[in-house]
Amino acid sequence: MLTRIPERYLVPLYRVEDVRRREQASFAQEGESYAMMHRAGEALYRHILHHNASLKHLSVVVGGGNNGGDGLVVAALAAQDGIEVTVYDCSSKPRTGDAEYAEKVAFGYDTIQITRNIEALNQDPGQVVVDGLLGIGFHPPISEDLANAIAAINQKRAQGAWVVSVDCPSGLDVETGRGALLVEADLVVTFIADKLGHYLLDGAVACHQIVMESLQAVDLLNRPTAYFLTPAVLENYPPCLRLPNSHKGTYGHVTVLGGDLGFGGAAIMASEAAAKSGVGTVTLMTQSRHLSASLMRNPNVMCVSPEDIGLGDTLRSSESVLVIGPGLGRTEWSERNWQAFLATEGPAVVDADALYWLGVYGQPMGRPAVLTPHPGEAARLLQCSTADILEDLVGSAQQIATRFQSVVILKGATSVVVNQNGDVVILGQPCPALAKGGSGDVLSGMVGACLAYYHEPFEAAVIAAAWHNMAANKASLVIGQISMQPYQLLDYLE
Ligand SMILES: NC(=O)C1=CN([C@@H]2O[C@H](COP(=O)(O)OP(=O)(O)OC[C@H]3O[C@@H](n4cnc5c(N)ncnc54)[C@H](OP(=O)(O)O)[C@@H]3O)[C@@H](O)[C@H]2O)[C@@H](O)CC1
Ligand SMILES: [K+]
Repeated sequence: MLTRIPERYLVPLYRVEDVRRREQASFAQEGESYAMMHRAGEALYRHILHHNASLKHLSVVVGGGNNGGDGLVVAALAAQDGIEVTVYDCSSKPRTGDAEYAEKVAFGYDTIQITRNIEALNQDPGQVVVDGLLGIGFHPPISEDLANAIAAINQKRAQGAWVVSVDCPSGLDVETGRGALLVEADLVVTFIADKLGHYLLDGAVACHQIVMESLQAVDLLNRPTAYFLTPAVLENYPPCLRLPNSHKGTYGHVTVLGGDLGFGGAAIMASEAAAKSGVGTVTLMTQSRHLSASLMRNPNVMCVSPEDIGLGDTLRSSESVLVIGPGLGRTEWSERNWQAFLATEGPAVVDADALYWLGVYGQPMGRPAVLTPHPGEAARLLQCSTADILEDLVGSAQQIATRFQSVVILKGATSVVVNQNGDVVILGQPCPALAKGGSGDVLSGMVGACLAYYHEPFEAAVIAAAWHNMAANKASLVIGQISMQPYQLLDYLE
């Protein structure tokens, strides 16, 4: 899938149906199901003790399903160790199956306090809360009672409590990553396999740390739906590796085409991003009135206007990368430049308004290419709503990749990178400092640089997007989430 990045840096992610199949296969093999719930509870309890060595009091909030069953196993294990336990029972009907058995065991301890009054969590002396309300059986929308319980857990956390979620933060749709109201978890102990939704949208924000316990489940060797890229891999894969005995030709060439009137900054930032990502030479092709600004800011970037020179003449070799789109606009000038782009060959990065023109013209890329839509641009390409895209980020990115025969970076709090072969990598840690104009322009220049250096579009897209995110997180720690400007992340690329 990725030729350079070792598999150990890729966390396999699965859909709920795969997890359910493994669960059922394990039950069949073991001839019973409670043993697995017990192992889930034991694993959770181990992690709780690991993070809270001097645990005296445990608050366990449970729903009526097996997620609550896991929570009740933890309650019993803690009671066995002499820890004071309060169970907040939020079930709406009698438990059945394994959860019923777990309830029987837990409620057999007369040292465990049981209440149905979730409001009392606020006054609970415990500073460790187990969130066992809802797991993979949750289907939105949430009921009012459980919404209140989630709000109570979050309020307790806001007052300093440490929250561990059983399998997933309650309220999270583990398929989509969405959660209108969900628990914010310091730790998520997830079972059998890592799930997609932990790494997307609201899920990526709510899960501060995730550990997976396989519970000895039968491995059906299903192909993972996606992989999450561990950022540590980037130590070995910078945007480009500087070699002692090298010259500018070693690091390739990027031409950025964009910057219609009023949008000069976008194209300038993209060209600056390519240059600061280590590419050998960079050309900026933009409206003539933006040329002096670029020369003042980045004298290392060659700059020309399309009125003075043909786009093809800016390319230095068949491996020169064209980044088209930042500030390209939707005017006659923009369309002329889009057409000039179509007349060229060679690797390309298609961003911003170039994605608009791609949608208008509608043909597959026909060249090695990376498209970098945000969900709104993705919706336009697929002629659907942004809400449809958010319902299935992975599937949407795959549809775009197939339709336009290219690699796609679907940008978001975490980004989804896919290729035409169905490979999917999710990457990044949410960085609100990036929610500003210019972030995408910087990314497109970085992808251009990585494509010039690494040549393979999927690999280049993954490395560039991951560095963009990691550098932004580093920069925002120093500069601040509010005032950090996207181009400032370029000073944190090594
Ligand atoms: N079996 C085992 O041994 C193992 C199981 N495991 C564990 O089981 C979990 C899956 O358990 P599950 O399938 O019982 O579903 P679960 O997540 O508890 O949710 C069902 C409950 O939620 C409720 N509910 C749903 N939607 C709702 C809504 N919108 N608003 C309000 N309520 C709603 C639903 O209520 P109902 O619809 O029935 O009224 C029901 O009470 C999994 O995540 C893992 O933790 C693992 O440890 C492996 C071993
Ligand atoms: K949960």
